[in-house]
Amino acid sequence: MVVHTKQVIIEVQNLVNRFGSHVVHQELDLSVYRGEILGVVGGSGTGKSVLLRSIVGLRQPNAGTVRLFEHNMPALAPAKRHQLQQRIGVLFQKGALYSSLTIQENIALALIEQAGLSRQEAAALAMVKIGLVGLSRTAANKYPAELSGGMVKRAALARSLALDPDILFLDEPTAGLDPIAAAAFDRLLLTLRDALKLTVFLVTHDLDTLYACCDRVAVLSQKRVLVVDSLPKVALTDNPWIRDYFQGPRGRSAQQSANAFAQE
Ligand SMILES: Nc1ncnc2c1ncn2[C@@H]1O[C@H](COP(=O)(O)OP(=O)(O)OP(=O)(O)O)[C@@H](O)[C@H]1O
Repeated sequence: MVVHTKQVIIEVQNLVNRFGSHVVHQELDLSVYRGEILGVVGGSGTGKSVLLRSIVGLRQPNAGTVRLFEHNMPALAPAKRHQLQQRIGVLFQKGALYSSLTIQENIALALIEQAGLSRQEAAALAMVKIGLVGLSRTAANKYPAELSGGMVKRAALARSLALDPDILFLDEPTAGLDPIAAAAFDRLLLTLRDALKLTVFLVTHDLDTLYACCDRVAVLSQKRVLVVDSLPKVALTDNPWIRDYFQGPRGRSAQQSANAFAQE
């Protein structure tokens, strides 16, 4: 996708996160542009999830600014912060749907709790969201345990889209999916981004997803964003982790699949 105007929608500056003496982020900077899919990668424990949690307001950073829609979130009064948080959707690694509710009820609950809709309105709108992510009416009436992993991810995605967010945060959305379901999820993400004009902050280890979906990729290393650029440029960065990640066997195979996909 061509990003015509580079309007910054998320701006992280001088971010510091630590747990006791363990420093996770040290003066980390990152800008995300409206309309892009930004992939966030890095070795295990480099702080990708902590960064996501700091941006969405689930963690108060030790220092630094996190500007969302041009507002410094940590400094806002709770009511205003809550209002802006309504404009973001988050899909966590574990999906976190209520097991005792059907898919439709799960999504309707989000609409009742967060948007104050009546049960009837919420149920109807939930069906719209369920259709948006490609799930059937039959799936809507099932419980999470009755669905495949890929369908559960779609249901969780529908819930994160319940309030029509401007920005979608995804933490490892294709983890645990078989390659076919993962590729279908990638295609759905691209379709939704274009249809709903979403900005997507995507934490992933999945190289196929990076090649299929991301406009830019940010690599976390050494407590900061080491590089953020288009994937071909990032892959050429002279850094041992980046070299091993992108030019190792899995990286090469993902690149070949992406090339084949592009030629279809
Ligand atoms: N609540 C917490 N208390 C203490 N340490 C934490 C806490 N949350 C995260 N950490 C530590 O912060 C570091 C970064 O964690 P984070 O989950 O962000 O890593 P990650 O890059 O997402 O890793 P992975 O790819 O394995 O999911 C880790 O060393 C983790 O142990």
